[in-house]
Amino acid sequence: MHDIHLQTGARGGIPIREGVEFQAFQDSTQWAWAAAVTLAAALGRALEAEPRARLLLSGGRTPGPAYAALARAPLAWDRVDVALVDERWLLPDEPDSNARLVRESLLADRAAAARFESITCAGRSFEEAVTIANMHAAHPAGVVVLGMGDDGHVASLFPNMSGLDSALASPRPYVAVDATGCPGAGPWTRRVSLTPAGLAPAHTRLLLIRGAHKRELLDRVLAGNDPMEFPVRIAFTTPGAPLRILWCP
Ligand SMILES: O=C(O)[C@H](O)[C@@H](O)[C@H](O)[C@H](O)COP(=O)(O)O
Repeated sequence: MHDIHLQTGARGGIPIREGVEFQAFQDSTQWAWAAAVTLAAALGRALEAEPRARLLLSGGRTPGPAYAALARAPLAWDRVDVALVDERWLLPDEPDSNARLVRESLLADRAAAARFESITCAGRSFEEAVTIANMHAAHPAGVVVLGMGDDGHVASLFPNMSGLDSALASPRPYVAVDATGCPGAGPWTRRVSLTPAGLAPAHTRLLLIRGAHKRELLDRVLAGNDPMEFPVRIAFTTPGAPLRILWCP
């Protein structure tokens, strides 16, 4: 594997709707490296402008290889704060927690020097976890990595979730959600999620998706604007930075 050179731009995306650029890769290796180069370049620019850069990461099965590639980037990682787009109500070392995914895939190699803010921690109540996520978000994230569930969810905002409308309209960057009855949430119904208000300040928005099903779903998602139908639409309906989507089979 090669080091990431920040000067190497992973350009070549095509505009797919206003404010949205799409790029397809042949395989997951190319896809992961393109994601890593994009993120490293965005963090590098942020670190030139500010003393600290803030990176928000999604969990799930998709982004691990991209985080592992990013971990090798020659950045001033000791000036990077890494936090989560969302978290399931699990302790950070539990296998299905997003904290564990980030720790195992990103916080190794050079990126081990980054500061990681877990949403959950032993002894912290659910309410405290939401409050702490919002306190950390007082320093808004510049770089945000989003995923898309097979049902069009993003972060922990699920279609048909009770309270989705108020989460979408919340002025707070993070909210508590109860995804009971949402199949896409699996067994983890109690969660903390980023909101559109938390996404809005980012200067870099990246959506990482894989597989034929998500490619087809993406066409349906991009054909409309209502995040109540597909919450992932907040990635491009929330005013602010353009969205870059990287896909591979
Ligand atoms: O905790 C979570 O569930 C994630 O942060 C979530 O929002 C994820 O991005 C999507 O569910 C996509 O997940 P997959 O990559 O597993 O399809």
